[in-house]
Amino acid sequence: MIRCVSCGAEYDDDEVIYTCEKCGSVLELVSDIDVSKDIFDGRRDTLWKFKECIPVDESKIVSLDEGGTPFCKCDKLGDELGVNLYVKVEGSNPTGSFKDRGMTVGMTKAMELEVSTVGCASTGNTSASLAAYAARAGLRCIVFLPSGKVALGKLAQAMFHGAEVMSINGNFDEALEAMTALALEKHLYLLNSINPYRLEGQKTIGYEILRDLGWQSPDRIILPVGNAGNISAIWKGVSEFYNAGFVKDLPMMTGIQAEGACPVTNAFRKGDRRVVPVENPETIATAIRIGAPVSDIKALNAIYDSNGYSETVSDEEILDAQKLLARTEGIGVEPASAASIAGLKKLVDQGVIDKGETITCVVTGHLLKDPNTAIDACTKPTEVDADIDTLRKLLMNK
Ligand SMILES: Cc1ncc(COP(=O)(O)O)c(C=O)c1O
Repeated sequence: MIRCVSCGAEYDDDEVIYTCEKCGSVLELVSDIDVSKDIFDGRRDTLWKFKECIPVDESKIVSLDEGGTPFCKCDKLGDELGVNLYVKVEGSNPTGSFKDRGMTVGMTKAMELEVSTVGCASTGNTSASLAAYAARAGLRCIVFLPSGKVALGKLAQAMFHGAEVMSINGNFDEALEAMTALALEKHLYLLNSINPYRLEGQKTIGYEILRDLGWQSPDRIILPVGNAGNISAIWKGVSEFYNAGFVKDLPMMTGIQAEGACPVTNAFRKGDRRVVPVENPETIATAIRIGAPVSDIKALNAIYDSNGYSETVSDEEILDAQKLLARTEGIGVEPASAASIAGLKKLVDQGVIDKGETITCVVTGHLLKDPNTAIDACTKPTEVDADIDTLRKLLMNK
C-alpha cells in the first residue's frame, strides 16, 4: 500500500502516482516485515537478499547486483577525531553511486507496470544510474540535466548507456519541474526520488549498516543531503528493522548540506517541518546543488524523530575532507560525498558529536564521477624523460 506521509490517504500499489491527490504531499510505501532476520544469512550480498522487505514482483527484477557495499572501519581518521568511525562506500555500486539501489527497485516497478519510457531530471548520478538500468531493461530513457553543472563522469555514463540527454537551461529544480510535468501528462514513468519505489531500494543502506555492525545501530549516521530522498530512505530502513525487533536502538540521522544550497539546514535551525526554497543554489558539490528538495518533509521528520542534526559545510571544507579521506583511508569519493566527512569534523569541533560515538558516514558517489575537480585539486605530474640518472636525482631530492 502507498500512503501519504502528511494526511495518511492510501493508494493501491499499482497506481502510477507521485504525490498525494488529496493534499499534494509526498508518498511512501507501507511495508510490514514479518520474517526472521536469519533468512538473510547465506544469501548473495546484493540488496535483493532483503527481497521479502521490498514490495515489488520478484519475477520482474532488473538488477546489476547492486548493494552489499564495503563497510570500512576508518581508525586513522576516527582516532584523529575521537570517534569510532565506519564509512559505507556507496561509490562501489555498479554505476558508482547509491542511486543504483533506488534504480533497481524503481526499474523493477517500471517492468511490473509495463511502461515503455522512463525519465528523470538529475544533478548527474540519477541519470547515470537510470540510463544503465533502462538499457538493461530495454526501455527508452529520457534525461534532463542542468546545463554545464553536471560532472564529466556522470554525463559520460548517461550518454554512453544510450539515454536521450537534454541539457536544460536552468538549475536542477527547474529541470525536475519540467520532467514531472511530462510524467503527469503520462509521456514517461518518473524515476526521481519523489517516486516512493526509489526509496524502497535506498532504504537498504540502512538495513545493511545495521547488519554490517552485527545487528547493532551506530549512534549516528551522517550523510550529504540534496533532494533529501536518501536520508528519508535510510531512516525508513533502520526504523523498519528496529520495529521488526532486529536491533534495540536507532541512530541519530545527521544531514549535511553545502552552505550555498542548504534549505534543510535552514529549516532545522528554525525548528520548521518544511523548507523555504533557496533560489539560486550554488556549490562545487554539484550532486547536492538543489534548492527545493522534494522530500523535505520526510527528511526533517527523520532528523527530528531520531534526535538528529543538520549542519552546513563550505566548499573549502568539502574539498579538504575529500582529500583527507582519500589520503588517510584510501577511499576516493566525489565532492558531495565528502560533505559527510566535512560535517563529521565540524560537529566534533562544535561538540555536537560526543567523543567515543560510533558513527557511520555514508559516502554516496565515487571519486571518478567528477575527475575535473579531482585533477584541479592536485599538482600536475612532473614531465621527465625515461632517464634513470635524472629520475634517481629527482627521487633523492624529494
Ligand atoms: C553523490 C551524491 N550524494 C548525495 C546526493 C543527495 O542525495 P539526495 O538527493 O537523496 O538527498 C546525491 C544526489 O544526487 C548524489 O548524487
